[in-house]
Amino acid sequence: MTDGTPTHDESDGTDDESDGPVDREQLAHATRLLLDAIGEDPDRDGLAETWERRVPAAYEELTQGYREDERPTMRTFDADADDLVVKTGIPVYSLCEHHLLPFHGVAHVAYRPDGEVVGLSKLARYVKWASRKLTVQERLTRTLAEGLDDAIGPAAIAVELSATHLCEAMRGVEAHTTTTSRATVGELTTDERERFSDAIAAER
Ligand SMILES: Nc1nc2c(ncn2[C@@H]2O[C@H](COP(=O)(O)OP(=O)(O)OP(=O)(O)O)[C@@H](O)[C@H]2O)c(=O)[nH]1
Ligand SMILES: [Zn+2]
Repeated sequence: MTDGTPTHDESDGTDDESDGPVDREQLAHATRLLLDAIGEDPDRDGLAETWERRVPAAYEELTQGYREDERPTMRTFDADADDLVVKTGIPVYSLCEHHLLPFHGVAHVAYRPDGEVVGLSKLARYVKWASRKLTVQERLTRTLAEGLDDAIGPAAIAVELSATHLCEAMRGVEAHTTTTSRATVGELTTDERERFSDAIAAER
């Protein structure tokens, strides 16, 4: 067990990565304290495995995005392509850094290749991995655009994310709404932006 020092530093508001594994023992200890604090009995039958095993394992999975060694391999290959590639409806599950509650929805990606394209499944794999951390939607959208730009090396790329935040839906204002954010690296043409928006509209 460590002294409680965070294994990653997000003080500058960026999504810096940390390769360190999660501390399962500390996660179990923290979950036990949480259960105790809300008036539960961590030692009752139904909760023993919850703090000992299930919650630490779940948090390990849900925070994979901090760990570079879990980053999917982004295989690209030459396709002599320069026409816009649009992928819509990629599932997104992330955790809001304010309340540690999920926000979830869909990501859409459009990129103009610079000759090379990426394997289709890799876009969804990358979004899944990069979303698994504590963040806010706008920063995640930018992280996805910049990370995919690095991985694919396209002429231009845009990412749009539409999500529902459980911190808004199941507590606080109790409003089940959708928030949409977009981030671009390079510049899509007006025609490409229209094609991207049309593809997103067709997906809905
Ligand atoms: N822009 C943005 N805001 C977010 C995101 N996730 C949560 N928030 C908001 O972060 C804000 C935090 O506000 P605070 O006043 O510090 O926290 P709070 O008292 O729990 O606020 P309420 O949720 O309004 O009860 C809230 O307005 C949340 O809706 C996100 O991804 N992007
Ligand atoms: Zn929140």
